[in-house]
Amino acid sequence: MFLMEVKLHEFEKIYGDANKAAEARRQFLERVTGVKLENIGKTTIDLNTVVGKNIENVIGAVQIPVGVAGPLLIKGDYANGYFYIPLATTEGALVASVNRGAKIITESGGTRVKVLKDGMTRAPLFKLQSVIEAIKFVEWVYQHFDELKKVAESTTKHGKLKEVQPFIVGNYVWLRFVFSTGDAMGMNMVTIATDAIAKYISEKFPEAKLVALSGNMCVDKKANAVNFILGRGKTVIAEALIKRDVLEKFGVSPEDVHNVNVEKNLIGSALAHSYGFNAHFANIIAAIFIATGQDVAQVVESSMGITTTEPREEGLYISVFLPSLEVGTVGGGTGLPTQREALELLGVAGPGNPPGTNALKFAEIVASAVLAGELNLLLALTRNELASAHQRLGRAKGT
Ligand SMILES: CC(C)(COP(=O)([O-])OP(=O)([O-])OC[C@H]1O[C@@H](n2cnc3c(N)ncnc32)[C@H](O)[C@@H]1OP(=O)([O-])[O-])[C@@H](O)C(=O)NCCC(=O)NCCSC(=O)C[C@@](C)(O)CC(=O)[O-]
Ligand SMILES: NC(=O)C1=CN([C@@H]2O[C@H](COP(=O)(O)OP(=O)(O)OC[C@H]3O[C@@H](n4cnc5c(N)ncnc54)[C@H](OP(=O)(O)O)[C@@H]3O)[C@@H](O)[C@H]2O)C=CC1
Repeated sequence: MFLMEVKLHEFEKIYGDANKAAEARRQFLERVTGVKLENIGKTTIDLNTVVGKNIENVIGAVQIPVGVAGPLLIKGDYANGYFYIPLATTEGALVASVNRGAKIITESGGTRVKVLKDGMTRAPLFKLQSVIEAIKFVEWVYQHFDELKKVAESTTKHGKLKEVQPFIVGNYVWLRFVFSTGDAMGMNMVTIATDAIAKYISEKFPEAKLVALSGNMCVDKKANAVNFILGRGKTVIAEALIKRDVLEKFGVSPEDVHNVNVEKNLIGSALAHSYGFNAHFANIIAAIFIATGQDVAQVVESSMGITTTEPREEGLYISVFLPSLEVGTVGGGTGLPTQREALELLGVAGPGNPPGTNALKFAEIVASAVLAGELNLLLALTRNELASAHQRLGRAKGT
């Protein structure tokens, strides 16, 4: 144990500069642990821009290699054209995998993609005396929805309260508030807005006692069924029709790939009771999230989803359904220098015009990239090349 008179989190106050504070923290850690921190301190980030916004007790940054997959032809309502997808990962063969999927989709005419729903949620939990009171409370909430909306929207320019989804268990009530959040992923925005609602409720309906501003029905950062069914963030579907002759170049038919999808992704996932009937949505979601400054913990629910396939005379119909894709192009880590460049590469950095359109375009691109990765892994499994690819591209050499 090392005791200090000055607390590490007070260094910014002492040095008046976050870069100097980080250097002093590194020196302190080097002294007390004997570990040299010569790489963590090397970063393009001016730490003054992240303290008070993205991080506390900052000592530097870690770096993760970024590759690109593409061009990927996307035909969405917002994303239209050829895209190079930035993927930050340390899993060898992943970028190659998405790259081959992008090539096959592009050769087959591209992806079509639609955002079906858009809404970020926060669900505070209230306790009442009985189920009778709980029902009265929910009725009151419906009757006063316009007031609650006004209170919530007084805290934000871009956030709009769209809906409330109540759930009652015994004498407990969860109010799952759904907001549109423009180009922001929106978690901070809707938490602040929901806090204002909770304070208003405590004045106007004091019988409802707030247990927790997040009652775990939101659901943030946990695999769950409610987001799967009701949606959270963007609910997106991307689809493509892969030409039979394009697949045949790889020695497989649409029927072969379809069978693997049904037997692995559907039956295998059913047996495992997975919250995803897919092969590796999380691979692509995590790599894009890291590259573009998304909240990486939200990979949990953002990568839930289903892959469907159907062999047709012309080829293989394939789609991915992502019910809870939580993405933004402003806020969070999206303004960091390298992350912003990655968003610029996709033409979605910062606010859209009109607001919200950049985040929708980004969601379409992410879903299309997931489709590319999913198609390719199914193809690779059909050809039994998973192990050999990872042997060649993803194995530590001589360590
Ligand atoms: C690796 C490949 C694509 C090789 O596949 P290949 O057919 O031997 O490669 P190729 O040299 O014939 O090239 C074909 C195309 O692949 C791409 N490609 C090929 N090599 C590269 C490279 N170095 N860098 C970038 N792109 C590459 C590229 O698009 C190229 O076309 P070209 O541009 O040359 O006209 C293939 O074997 C493959 O996809 N294997 C599967 C790998 C994979 O999908 N890994 C993902 C991670 S798996 C995982 O983490 C999840 C899992 C599996 O556990 C989940 C589960 O349980 O299902
Ligand atoms: N607080 C919490 O409980 C949680 C927070 N987080 C963290 O929250 C952060 C993400 O929250 P988020 O609210 O997205 O981001 P930020 O809190 O970083 O800020 C987004 C803000 O940007 C402003 N803004 C400017 N232009 C636009 C535009 N075109 N569209 C939308 N907003 C715009 C909005 O201001 P205005 O509101 O005035 O319109 C909005 O509140 C991440 O860092 C994440 O890790 C994650 C989980 C939980």
